[in-house]
Amino acid sequence: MCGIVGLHLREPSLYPRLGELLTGMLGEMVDRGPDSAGMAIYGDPTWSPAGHSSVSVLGAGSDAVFLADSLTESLGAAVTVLEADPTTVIHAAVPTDVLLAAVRETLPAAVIIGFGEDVTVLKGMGNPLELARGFGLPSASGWQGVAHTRMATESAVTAAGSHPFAVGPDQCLVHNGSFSNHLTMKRELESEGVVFDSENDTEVGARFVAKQLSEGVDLEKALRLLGERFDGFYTLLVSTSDSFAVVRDPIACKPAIVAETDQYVAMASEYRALAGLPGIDQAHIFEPEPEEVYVWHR
Ligand SMILES: NC(=O)CC[C@H](N)C(=O)O
Repeated sequence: MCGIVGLHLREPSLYPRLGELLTGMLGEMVDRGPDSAGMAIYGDPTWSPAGHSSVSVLGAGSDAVFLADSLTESLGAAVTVLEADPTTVIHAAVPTDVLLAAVRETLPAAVIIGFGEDVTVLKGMGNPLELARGFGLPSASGWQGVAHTRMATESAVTAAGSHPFAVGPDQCLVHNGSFSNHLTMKRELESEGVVFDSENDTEVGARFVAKQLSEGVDLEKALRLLGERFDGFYTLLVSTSDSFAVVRDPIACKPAIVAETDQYVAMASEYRALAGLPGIDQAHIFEPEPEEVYVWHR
């Protein structure tokens, strides 16, 4: 199991409803992964203020005011810290790599679960809908969002093991399935210098895609290369600062459904997560074909 939902909005008048719509979609997928969940929101003015970079961490382990003060001092720029237990979100008007380096130095034991200029990633344990409400997802706005409910197959049920795996700037990958050769792929990536945070198979896929993108490969090609190198089962939803992509393995036994209108592209593991979206009766609805890479751009 595992439940995936994602919403890529084309119509700006829907941006204020992103969180409300995504929460409704996520609520339908709770039974596919009731113990932990995560979400990524693109363009929310509180979570990702314009002109700021954002870094999300688990295990910050220090008081928000103290953390903001120490980071402000080490960066020489004002830092804001938002607590969304167990996730901590850190903002500053500096380039993302500068903020990331300062967070790594100040919080060496924390796990970085997302970073970028436009995305905020929130993960935790417990009932996905309660988590989403606790994070304030229903009132989030923005142009794109992804959420995932996890039924673990490859690593322990922990906040860090939940999806999304957001390991490149403004990137986010969620997965339903399991990669059967993930240890081989992990060893190969490690030999090329890639560093991992978890034992999770999905992280290996996310690190592979992030590496391709960092080397200038486009998202469609990166997902084709993933299909050539990774064995096992997968429906993947991958988002970036300007794209939203879906791909399934050659057997495509993990469910996926897409609804497309002039106003949005929505994807979910099952139709019931899409049924409450505005204009769904007029949407073009289809099941993604095996091995075909679908990419929509902003
Ligand atoms: N049930 C699933 O789809 C699990 C996804 C992934 N293999 C994980 O364990 O996180």
